[in-house]
Amino acid sequence: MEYLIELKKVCLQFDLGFAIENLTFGVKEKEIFGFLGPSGAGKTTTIKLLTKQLKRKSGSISLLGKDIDQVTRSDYDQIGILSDTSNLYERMSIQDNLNFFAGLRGIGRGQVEDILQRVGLKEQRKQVFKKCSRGMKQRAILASAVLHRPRLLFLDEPTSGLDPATSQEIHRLLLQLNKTGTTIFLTTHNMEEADKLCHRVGIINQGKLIACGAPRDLKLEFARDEIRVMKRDRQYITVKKDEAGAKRIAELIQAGDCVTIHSNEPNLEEIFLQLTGREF
Ligand SMILES: Nc1ncnc2c1ncn2[C@@H]1O[C@H](COP(=O)(O)OP(=O)(O)OP(=O)(O)O)[C@@H](O)[C@H]1O
Repeated sequence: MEYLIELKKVCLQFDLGFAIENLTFGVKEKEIFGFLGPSGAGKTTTIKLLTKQLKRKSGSISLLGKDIDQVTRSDYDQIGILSDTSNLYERMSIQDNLNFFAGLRGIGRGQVEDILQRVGLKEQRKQVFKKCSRGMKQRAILASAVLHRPRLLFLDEPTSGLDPATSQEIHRLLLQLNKTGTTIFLTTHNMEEADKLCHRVGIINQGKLIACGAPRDLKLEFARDEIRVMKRDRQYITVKKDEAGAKRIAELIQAGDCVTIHSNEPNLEEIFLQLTGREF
């Protein structure tokens, strides 16, 4: 199967006017796919379409190689979802919460032990969820989402509001999960996160996909026709990638006045701004 998720010309319209228009893209098995866009672009709506919390008006969606309308409850056992609302019980400990969800899914206690170890909560497993720090809560929620070792994991803003160290910890866990075969679809505002984690990204704005590809390919596609040179006095000059630019660089090298040379590629945030003129 080439795609684990595939959308073709998917449309949806809310009463108040927002619309998803002709959304077409695919997510390959074992990749980390980042779905990026500003607030209100349609990221959560897309996750809801993919997890059957909303129904499209037209177009087709396939999930795990099946038309989404044919996907059954047992197919959903292959899927994990981490959203902005946690389903963990505030007054129960992390371990009791995980044991409870393991029981519902018929998963053995051994797997709970394993996941507590993997998310780094073994020592704190007896802590009541309500009293956990934000980072601990997020790790516990992630643990509950992957307890059943899903083949496909949906994450809506997995590091939103977390400090850099905890975000890095979550990134490490996601990379580890992906390494062991989990396909990950995540939404984020954070371009650096996407660049670091994702094999490919899709950028959505006002309900429309405006770019899709590997971060490196997008950067090359939107690369400026420029080279940046640092001179001995630590000042930068920018030259075009043309004959005149090459001549200028050669002169600087000959004069011993060229310290560094870099092609001037945009980062993902700059690409987004170039495409839409909007801030994240
Ligand atoms: N059930 C609904 N009924 C009507 N409008 C909705 C509904 N759900 C979402 N919207 C609107 O659809 C648009 C897209 O919302 P969505 O939550 O998908 O954005 P998002 O990209 O996830 O934003 P954020 O990054 O802020 O979470 C917004 O304008 C939102 O107000």
